[in-house]
Amino acid sequence: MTSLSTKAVHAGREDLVDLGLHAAPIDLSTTYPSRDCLTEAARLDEAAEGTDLGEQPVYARLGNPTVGRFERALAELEGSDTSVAFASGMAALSACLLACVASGRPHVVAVRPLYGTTDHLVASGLLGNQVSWSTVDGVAAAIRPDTGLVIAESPANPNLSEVDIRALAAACGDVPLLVDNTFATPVLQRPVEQGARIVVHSATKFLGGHGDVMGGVVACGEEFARALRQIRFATGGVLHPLAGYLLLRGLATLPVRIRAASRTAEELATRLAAHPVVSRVHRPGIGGPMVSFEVHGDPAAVVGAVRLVTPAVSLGSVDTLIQHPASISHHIMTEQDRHGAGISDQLLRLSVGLEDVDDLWADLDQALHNAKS
Ligand code: MET
Repeated sequence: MTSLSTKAVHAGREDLVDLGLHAAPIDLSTTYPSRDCLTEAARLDEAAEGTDLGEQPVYARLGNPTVGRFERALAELEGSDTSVAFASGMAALSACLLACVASGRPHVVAVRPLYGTTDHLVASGLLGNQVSWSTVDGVAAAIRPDTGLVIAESPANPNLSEVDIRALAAACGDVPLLVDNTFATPVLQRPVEQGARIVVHSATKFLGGHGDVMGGVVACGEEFARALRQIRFATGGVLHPLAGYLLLRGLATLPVRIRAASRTAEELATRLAAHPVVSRVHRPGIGGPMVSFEVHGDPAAVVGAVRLVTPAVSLGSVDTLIQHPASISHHIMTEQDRHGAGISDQLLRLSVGLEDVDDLWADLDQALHNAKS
């Protein structure tokens, strides 16, 4: 399989024909019976060291075969050795941060902007990390002997700014670069190909694609994956098998959804740029379904006035969503940090779905007229 579209449909499903199945089986077992305690003890020792136990994981906190299909498929799409799935994007990021602390390198260098709760988790030191905030140019100088990670998000939540991942990876030297690839998805960008060693997703967004499943995943090399599995085993932030099933199903249509929504987003961005109420439009150079824009007047009035577009935080669904980052996705940050990260109070974030472009525009246009003050 060489093409991404083909991988998206077939990865994680290679054995289904031999099993006589068309859809992936959902294994809801919480425990895996065995009459051989001594073998179980040996397998628990392996799990405690971070080994993936595959089909019979002793207990569901150690692994799940349905989730394993999603993990294999996502790794194939991102071009990584493997991936490790979690209950949410924040659980996935937490495991990465805890892995740094556990390895004795609790310091991270982070490039703003990042998703608001990521920023908060890193800045608060809740998990025992210290942080140095840096520009891309300052990363090499900010790295210390106890630096365990460099963290960036590109395109970034919420203003869609991008970093040169290849240049950033070079500046990191031996320190692993973690890129949050939630907004780009492997359809538009595969950070591992550009030197990133760790790729994090909130799978809740485009990977699931329908607003009905929460999950997170880390695509990485086997060594870091072992550290993540140890942490997942001990802390329990596992992805539910039904979520694993839905995420695998979501991957099959990911390229089609991303390409269709990207075309609509491009057209909406053009129309927004010409609208008298809009002062600035943000679009990633790599394209994609996200458009952010700043308005004259009251951004909250625009959110309150949409009738077709869904007024909700989150992104990546089949329907178009709008939210006000200063009020919701980045509300947890201090105003000073938000402004310092380039996140204007006038900014609105639009996640474009699969509706007709003219229907979406008619709704946005009437809502924008409500923002005039
Ligand atoms: C609870 S706030 C945000 C959820 C999600 N990560 C977003 O950016 O929309």
